[in-house]
Amino acid sequence: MTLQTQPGTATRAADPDTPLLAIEDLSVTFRTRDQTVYAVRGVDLTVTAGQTLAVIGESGSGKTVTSRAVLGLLPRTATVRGSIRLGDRQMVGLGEKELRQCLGREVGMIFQDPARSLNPTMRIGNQLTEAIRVHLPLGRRQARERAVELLAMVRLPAPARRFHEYPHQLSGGMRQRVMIAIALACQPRLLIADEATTALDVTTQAQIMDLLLDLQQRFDMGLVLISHDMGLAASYADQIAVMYAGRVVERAPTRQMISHVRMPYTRALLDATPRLERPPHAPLPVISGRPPDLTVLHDGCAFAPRCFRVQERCRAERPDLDEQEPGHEWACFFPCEDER
Ligand SMILES: Nc1ncnc2c1ncn2[C@@H]1O[C@H](COP(=O)(O)OP(=O)(O)OP(=O)(O)O)[C@@H](O)[C@H]1O
Repeated sequence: MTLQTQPGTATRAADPDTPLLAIEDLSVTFRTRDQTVYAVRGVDLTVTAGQTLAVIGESGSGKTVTSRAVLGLLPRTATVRGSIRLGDRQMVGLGEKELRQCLGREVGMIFQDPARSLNPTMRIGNQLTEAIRVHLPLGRRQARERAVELLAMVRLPAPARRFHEYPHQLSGGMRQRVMIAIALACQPRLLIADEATTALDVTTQAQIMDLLLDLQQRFDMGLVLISHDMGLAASYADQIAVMYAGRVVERAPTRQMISHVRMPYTRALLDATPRLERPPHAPLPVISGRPPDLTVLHDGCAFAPRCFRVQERCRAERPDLDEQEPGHEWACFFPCEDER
């Protein structure tokens, strides 16, 4: 099915040379009563039309804070510095009204837990119709027709009947399809999926990922996959950015990253990725050592206390993220060798 460009969406600039998302030197700190949390530090990320960028890292590495900064969804305790350009628009410092206009229209987002994002007391069709009417000048009937089209587009079985159902009547995978329909209601050029398939079983996860990639290609969207799962990134992303302690520590096109991992942290993440041949109940390897304390600014590399290649220099000096091979950036003084 082809969805026609809706009224109000046709005038958006689609200059192929302008990245859909350009984050430059982004820093986010949270001030709590007695301490400061340095959650994101000096992050640069770019996403172009049709590209899938995976942002990977352990819990607490700053992935979600980065994506929420893009959407202006951080709490008041956050201080955001740097630049976030969504197309031509600077998002840092945008007022609430302008932000609301952007969300959904320029950028859509789906989260891990669709049950919490959907209103349990409202039929899914009505939730979708409302999302459409916030941004598009459509009458109720037209919006309802478009809602059914969208439900069909995300391959929800029997969309006209499901339109009248409540979230609890749908499976987890179906609810995530509804969230994708809501996120895409106004055809945003960028979609951010934050652990969107983590709560789903493996088969449903693959179906939802296939759907996302199919929609991305059809609408030439930029897609940001936020995940702790290297396997997912390796299967679906064009480019991978690995975050640790609030910074990007390695970035490369997917194939290059997987075949020539340089950053020991990325190596450890890859080694901790479940493999198909692993017996079903075998314990997963975990990265040894404690995650970093984000309330302290260290001189050296934040991964040094857990790193299997650490040397004295790593504790004294922080390596910058530099392009050290064509297209491949890493922040490490003693990177992994190919033959490891
Ligand atoms: N409102 C807040 N106040 C204080 N600290 C916060 C707040 N929100 C996030 N943080 C901290 O910022 C850091 C980065 O969190 P973030 O949620 O971005 O990590 P993540 O990589 O997305 O992890 P996860 O996969 O668990 O979501 C964490 O140490 C977190 O505790």
